[in-house]
Amino acid sequence: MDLVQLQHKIRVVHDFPEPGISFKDITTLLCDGESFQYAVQQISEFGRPRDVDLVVGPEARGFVLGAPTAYALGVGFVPIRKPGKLPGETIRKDYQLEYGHDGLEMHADAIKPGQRVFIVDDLLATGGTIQSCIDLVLRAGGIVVGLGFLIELQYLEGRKHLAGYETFSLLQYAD
Ligand SMILES: O=P(O)(O)OC[C@H]1O[C@H](OP(=O)(O)OP(=O)(O)O)[C@H](O)[C@@H]1O
Ligand SMILES: Nc1ncnc2[nH]cnc12
Repeated sequence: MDLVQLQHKIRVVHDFPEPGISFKDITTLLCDGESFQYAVQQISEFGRPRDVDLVVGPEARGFVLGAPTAYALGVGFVPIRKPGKLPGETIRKDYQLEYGHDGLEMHADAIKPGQRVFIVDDLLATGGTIQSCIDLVLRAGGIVVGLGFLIELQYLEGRKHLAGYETFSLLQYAD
């Protein structure tokens, strides 16, 4: 398995979910065991030397990559969820997407102050989602030691807003 083969597993769907959006569909990669395993291994290898205590991932696609990354690193996983899903006391952040906007919540007690957190998501677009995750982790007292993505949409320049954070993406799209 190499990165060219992996990139071919992504299905690009034009004008979904709105006209003008070039949607990168990861479901076609996820249903191939070798590709899924390779992607998780690569993201985990980025996290491994960073002395990670916890992996945090946003609903829903961040769960699909974040949870196996946590498992591979032998650490816990903390979900960041769309509003109204978590039963305990939560902290909340509102954010803007490439298409639409939303809010995200995390359990207030999920991270202990000083814990080293690796945030994992499937895709970096505008960076709104990951910035919200960073904000929640910092408010909970965590230290963000890395950001890991399967895909980076370079044309949306999300990385520009992530200066100061060690950021890894496995596959990049220039357009
Ligand atoms: O960098 P951004 O512009 O914030 O966009 C990236 C986010 O958008 C997608 O999630 P989405 O909110 O569509 O939710 P889903 O995972 O439930 O499909 C994707 O999984 C990222 O989390
Ligand atoms: N272009 C895109 N493709 C897939 N997921 C996305 N999330 C935000 N923008 C996206």
